[in-house]
Amino acid sequence: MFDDLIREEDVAWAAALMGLGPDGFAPVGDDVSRLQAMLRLDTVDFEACPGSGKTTLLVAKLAVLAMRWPHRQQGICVLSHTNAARNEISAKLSHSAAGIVLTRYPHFVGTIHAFVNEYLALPWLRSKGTEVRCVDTQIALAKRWSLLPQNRRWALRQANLSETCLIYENIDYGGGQTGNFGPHTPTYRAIVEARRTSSEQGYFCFDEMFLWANELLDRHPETVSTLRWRFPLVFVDEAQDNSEAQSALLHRLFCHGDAPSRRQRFGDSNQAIYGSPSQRGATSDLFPGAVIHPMPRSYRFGQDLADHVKGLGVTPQALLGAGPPDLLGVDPKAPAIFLFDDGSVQGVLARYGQHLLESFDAAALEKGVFTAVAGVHELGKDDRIPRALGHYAPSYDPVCARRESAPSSFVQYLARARFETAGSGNTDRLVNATAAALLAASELAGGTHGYGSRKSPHRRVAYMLGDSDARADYLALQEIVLTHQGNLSPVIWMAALAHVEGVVRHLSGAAALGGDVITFLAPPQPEALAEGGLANGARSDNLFVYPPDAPQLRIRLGSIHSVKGETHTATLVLDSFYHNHHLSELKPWLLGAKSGGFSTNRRGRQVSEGARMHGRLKLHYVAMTRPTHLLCLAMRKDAFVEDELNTLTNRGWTIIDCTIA
Ligand SMILES: Nc1ncnc2c1ncn2[C@@H]1O[C@H](COP(=O)(O)OP(=O)(O)OP(=O)(O)O)[C@@H](O)[C@H]1O
Repeated sequence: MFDDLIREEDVAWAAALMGLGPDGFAPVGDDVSRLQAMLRLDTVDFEACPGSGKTTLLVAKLAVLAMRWPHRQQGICVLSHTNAARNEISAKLSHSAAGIVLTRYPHFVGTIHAFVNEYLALPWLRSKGTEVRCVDTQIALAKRWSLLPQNRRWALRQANLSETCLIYENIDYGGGQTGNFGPHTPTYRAIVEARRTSSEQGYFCFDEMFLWANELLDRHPETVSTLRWRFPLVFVDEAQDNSEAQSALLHRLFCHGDAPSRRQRFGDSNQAIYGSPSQRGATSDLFPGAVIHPMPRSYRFGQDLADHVKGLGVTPQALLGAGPPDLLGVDPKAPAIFLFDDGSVQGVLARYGQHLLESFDAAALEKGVFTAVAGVHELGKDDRIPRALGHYAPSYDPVCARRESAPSSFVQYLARARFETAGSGNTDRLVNATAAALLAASELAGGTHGYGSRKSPHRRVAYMLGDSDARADYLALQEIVLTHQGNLSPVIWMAALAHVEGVVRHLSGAAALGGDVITFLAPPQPEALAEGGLANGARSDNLFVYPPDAPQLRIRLGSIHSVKGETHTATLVLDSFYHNHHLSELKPWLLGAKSGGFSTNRRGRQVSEGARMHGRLKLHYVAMTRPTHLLCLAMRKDAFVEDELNTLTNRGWTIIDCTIA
């Protein structure tokens, strides 16, 4: 059924569609790896270096397949790990008419979580009589915590257990991190009771949906063949990040036993980074598997940048720099290190802004993507400078940047939409953020909207309001949001609030709005013009504008996790602290004294740098391989002695000392 679905004559069309020109996938000399990667449709893993074009390849294949797909009830299943990756694929596909087809029935493009929910867990729970209201770990745990008797909460706090002890690992609500509270103890029984009650009320944590999906497969094994028939071709993006639960379930669904679906996975094991230090990768059906298709060239950056970063790959990769793309008409720049001390840490971003102004012309500054990222973006204690991004930009808001979890207030919904559109004037994000915030407020007020609808939040709200009076409130609210581009001052917010409350009362059916809703609808904080606020260019939407009085560029601030898979013009990687200062620990790699995640000891044996160092290497390998033109680092000046700075200069780094005004 796959013969002739991607033909040689389609390849030039797809390359042009991706903005690569007709030869984008043509052979390079005698290297035909790109062309073959486009044509093959067997089960294979594309494991390749940063910028090798894995996402581009996936989208190009999908565009051709969408055009030629002959089946009406069987579809292509495209799975990604994060919503950010799903959005990137959908946005790229939306450039072609054929691509839009793929985002509809019979195809599926979405996260693994969304797939498991839609096709397995939700229907199964519904068939058992449970209406799922909300799948969100944060919200489910808050519900469960509030269900615990006061004395049990106290006991858990005394035992240093947090709300996460309320996540279960078995369908009898057992398992999980309950510390010393064994099944015979009243506290354990209270934990299980809270888990059960909230689940029966329809509140679930993200990973619990895998348990219910597996229960469906245990009880109805025929589901597997039905889904394989429905999705004969499966693509998995960011495959290196799959957890064991995801990997095992996908293998069981599509690969194990007879008549498997065709599956192509895309990823880079050197870039496997997880949301939290406790998260681990897959232990079965490992990525990459036995059949790997090589793609040795990076089209993101040139050889000079490749040589500076390749040592950080835990498993050394051939990194051939075939970039950068010639979109900006400027040459790549020498990498730079910004040095600072306690007194100058808040001046680093401005110096970076200045360096960008000196390095790029006006057209490149206008078109380019400029970012500053840190491994740790949530400020804990205010010591060990630089602990996190907040030490460089005091008004940085980690919640705004965390794309995977729900914002905790109406104002944060708007701030995140502003951040994601980064001044592009994309009104669609703002409209949907407003609608999503209204739905969240209504949930808190006791409304039930069901879960899993594919409609956009705006369409859902518009449908639910119908011709009611609250519809006028909704339209007035959207007008206020759009007029102010989502940036509402406390005064404007007070004007908008009556409309918000009108809509929320209608959606939820609640006559009065309780404490949770009031907290969610808290007014925005006035922008501090004092030190650390607008005065130094950083704003609550995590954009650093420079120069602050007459902005010529916007620098997007975020965690390294939040920029995975992205391509930037320039990236500044800021040092941060987890057990130690990340970049300071990586100094031997920057100085060229070490390379890769393993070294050879005196007896000739391979010795691992250890799990923590591997995590650090992967995280910063992801960060340092984002830019096309300019890589910058920011580190404490006292991390170096004079000789080391000389070595860096000799290796091609420009040193910029922020301690000198
Ligand atoms: N065949 C190609 N020819 C020229 N440029 C390409 C090609 N494929 C991708 N590119 C360009 O290279 C850059 C990186 O592409 P892409 O994001 O698809 O790489 P990736 O392998 O998914 O990267 P990462 O692993 O870092 O997420 C983009 O700017 C893209 O336009």
